[in-house]
Amino acid sequence: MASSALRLNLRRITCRSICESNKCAAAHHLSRNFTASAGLWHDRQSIIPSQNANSGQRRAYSSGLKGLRNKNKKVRDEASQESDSPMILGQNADLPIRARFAPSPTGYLHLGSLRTALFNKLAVSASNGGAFILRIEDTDQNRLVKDAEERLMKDLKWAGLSWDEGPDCGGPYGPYRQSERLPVYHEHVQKLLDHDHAYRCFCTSEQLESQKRELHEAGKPTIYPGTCRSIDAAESDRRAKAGESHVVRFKSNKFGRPKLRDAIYGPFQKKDMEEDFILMKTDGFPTYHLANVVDDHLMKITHVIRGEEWLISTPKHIALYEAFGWQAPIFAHLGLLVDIDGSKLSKRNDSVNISKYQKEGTFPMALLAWLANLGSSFKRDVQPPRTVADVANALTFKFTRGGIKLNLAKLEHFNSRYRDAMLWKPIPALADQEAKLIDQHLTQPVLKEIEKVTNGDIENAELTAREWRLPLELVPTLSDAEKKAQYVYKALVSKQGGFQSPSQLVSQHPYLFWRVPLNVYKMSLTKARPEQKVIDALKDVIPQEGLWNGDCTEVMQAIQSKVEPQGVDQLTVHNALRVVAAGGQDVVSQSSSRMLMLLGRKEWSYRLDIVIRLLNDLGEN
Ligand SMILES: Nc1ncnc2c1ncn2[C@@H]1O[C@H](COP(=O)(O)OP(=O)(O)OP(=O)(O)O)[C@@H](O)[C@H]1O
Repeated sequence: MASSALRLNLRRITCRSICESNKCAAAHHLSRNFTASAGLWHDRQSIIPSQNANSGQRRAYSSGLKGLRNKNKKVRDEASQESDSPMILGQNADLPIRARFAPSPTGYLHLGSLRTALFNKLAVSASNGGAFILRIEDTDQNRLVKDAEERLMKDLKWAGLSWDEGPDCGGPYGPYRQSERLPVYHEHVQKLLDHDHAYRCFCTSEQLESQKRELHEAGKPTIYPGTCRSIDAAESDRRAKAGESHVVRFKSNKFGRPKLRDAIYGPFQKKDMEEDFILMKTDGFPTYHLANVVDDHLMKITHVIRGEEWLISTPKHIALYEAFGWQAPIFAHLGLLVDIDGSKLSKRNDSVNISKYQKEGTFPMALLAWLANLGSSFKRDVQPPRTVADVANALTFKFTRGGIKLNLAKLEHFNSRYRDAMLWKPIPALADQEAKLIDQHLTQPVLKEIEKVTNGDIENAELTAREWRLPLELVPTLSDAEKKAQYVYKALVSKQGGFQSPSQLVSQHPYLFWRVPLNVYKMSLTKARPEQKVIDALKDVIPQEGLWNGDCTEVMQAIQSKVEPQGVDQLTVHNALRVVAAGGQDVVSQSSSRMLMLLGRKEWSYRLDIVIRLLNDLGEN
């Protein structure tokens, strides 16, 4: 039932576009029926008449609107009796969805806002065509942060969320920056004034304060009491023309207590009447409520997917849609990401800025998969997603309501799964973009770690204690940067994941990047001697160049075929090889054949010579 509801809504959208191009009368008829069956009644002909409309047209409009309101009320009452099961987004979406991410440039992108952007993108991705729109809501001029818009776009691109329409690339319904749309809002506010759905309020802040105080003292709700609601229209025009400072307020009482059916939260209605909220501020900028509704309608947004903090304001928006005679889009309010203490993640909290994850080398796709999974879930047995479309296919689109706490351990899980999936792929199959990601997020950070340790720039207690900083480093002896990068990439593949971060890889597996210091060998050999039969077998296979090809399975087979008949088991073979290559049996597990392949014949020969010499010394003492 849920998905059929969504299908109906989607059909409604298509019919709307047919109607708007006025292609056929039948389309109008269809539009009315589908709309009626899917949600609120909406009559396409009840568009607010222009200012030049004659009185007959105005009367027809007013009575049409009244009828529409009555019908809507009936449908809403019915809706509230339906079960509370939320509609499902993103499934059976056989028609285009137009969804928007609408941040305010009052700070940088954070995990919460990125997640909301992602769900908009996913809803579009899971639908057939459609568009993901970026709209900058910069109407709060006092809180603007200078480089926020630029950073928002950069961060969204870094995360892999590209948009089809936006302030930088334009689109059919631009401009996409609200500060550039002021004439549009003024025109729409004028329409509301003309139709007595709004009025100018000339109350000063001092008056508002004292009104509030009086209401409070009288034990009444402290909402705006509607002081200016009854100012005569001509008088209001005169005062505005004379330059008297004012705001424009909405006549909320004309629209009762609007109900809505949210795609995630189900039926919703506020207990109290809305106050006459502000549409236009004294500085001539619109409030969020007005700008949002006007833009969503004009930009043909089909699904408004945003944070749950806006659910409480949505009845205001429904009333505005009604006042304009417009069909409301589908609303889906997402549970908010919250901090450990339950407070909403917001721009003011630096620790959740996207730049933190960029710096830490988190893979964007892993971050997206993690965010999508917070408060929703993936279908069973899905592969680590490699694209936004993969995330959309993997997601159930069933959402938890309420605040969602960050689970950072899970991010590490997604990051390592994604990284491992990329490393398991053979090099030729790596798409360009992934190869770049590996280079940027793994190879280069590992090289940087190596450099820091080599230069003594970081105090790495473990490496220093084990004296891994000898002059015989393996990687720095490789001549050029490209060779170094290739070697590190091979080291990463040889580990096939199995590490949490570049610095952890370097500190826990130093033998991949440096030759083993003598004292490390000595300590290990004194504790436990490697099996001599394995050392002899290794000595035999080193000159056989032909075996050291490909994945070195032939080297392993040759060693095993020599020692197994002498009763040496596989574990003993591996332990002995680990001592030679890594300086100890206790190195964090590492496959011997991968170490053979990575270090190569010459390096094994070098390390084996040292071990044999030290073993001889030990034997003599
Ligand atoms: N913690 C959060 N979890 C989920 N969505 C969020 C969160 N914070 C913001 N959003 C959503 O992200 C979108 C853009 O929000 P916006 O740019 O206004 O950021 P903000 O963090 O809410 O700002 P503020 O600094 O005012 O708290 C909105 O749809 C908003 O609902």
